[in-house]
Amino acid sequence: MTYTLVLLRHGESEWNAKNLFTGWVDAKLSAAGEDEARRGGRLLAEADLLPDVVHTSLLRRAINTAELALSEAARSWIPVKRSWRLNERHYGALQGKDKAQTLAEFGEEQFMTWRRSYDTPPPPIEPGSEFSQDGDPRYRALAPEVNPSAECLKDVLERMLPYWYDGIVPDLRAGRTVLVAAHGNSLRALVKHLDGVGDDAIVGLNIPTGMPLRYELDERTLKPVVAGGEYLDPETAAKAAAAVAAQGKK
Ligand SMILES: O=C(O)[C@@H](CO)OP(=O)(O)O
Repeated sequence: MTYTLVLLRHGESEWNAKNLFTGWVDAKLSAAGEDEARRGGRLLAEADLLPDVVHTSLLRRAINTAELALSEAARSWIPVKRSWRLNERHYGALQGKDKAQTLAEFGEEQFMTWRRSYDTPPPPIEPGSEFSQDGDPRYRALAPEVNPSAECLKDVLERMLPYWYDGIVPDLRAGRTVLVAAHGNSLRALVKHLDGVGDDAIVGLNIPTGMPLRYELDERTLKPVVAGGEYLDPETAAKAAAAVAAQGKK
């Protein structure tokens, strides 16, 4: 027997469209992103891959993607659980900055270190600055030592895993088909964990917006039966992942 897990990165956000570093900023879906979310839901319905429960971050691009996709698959009624632990990576002082300008200003090596290195975080965000989460009521309950000011992927993995073990795995163990609607980097962290991707190899892995990625997990080991999972629309997903990799370079 296997457990079924579906990962869905939110559709394109208004800040993705503007090529801005986003992180914990609560950018809305763009009109194209809403369409991507609906298309994701149609793919789920066509594959008869109907979630029994959905987990999202606290950011509206993931929340709204889940709502649009589930509505399209006639599953709006399923239980929903949310956690800050599924949030996008906190991009520190880069939040709100243009990716192309940042690349031009700091050069490719520094830019890629900040975007994709496993263990080097970007510079921390200034407390109380325009794009900081200070004062945001959704994070009021967080202890200061877990409320980030910048994160590398390693930090994301460490804060995401407790939710994987305590929030998501129990739903899988109960035999539920689980949808996780989250973000490029929080899902990269989860994929790294599931597939055992090495610290160097994860640099080259990009997750496209709005494309459902299905994993069947072995019931004993909770490891994927097919490494890397399976995109429901693999051709479009591969093109879209290449476009994410190239961001900033246009
Ligand atoms: O800006 C961000 O928060 C992320 C996801 O959109 O970007 P990147 O792919 O550059 O990590």
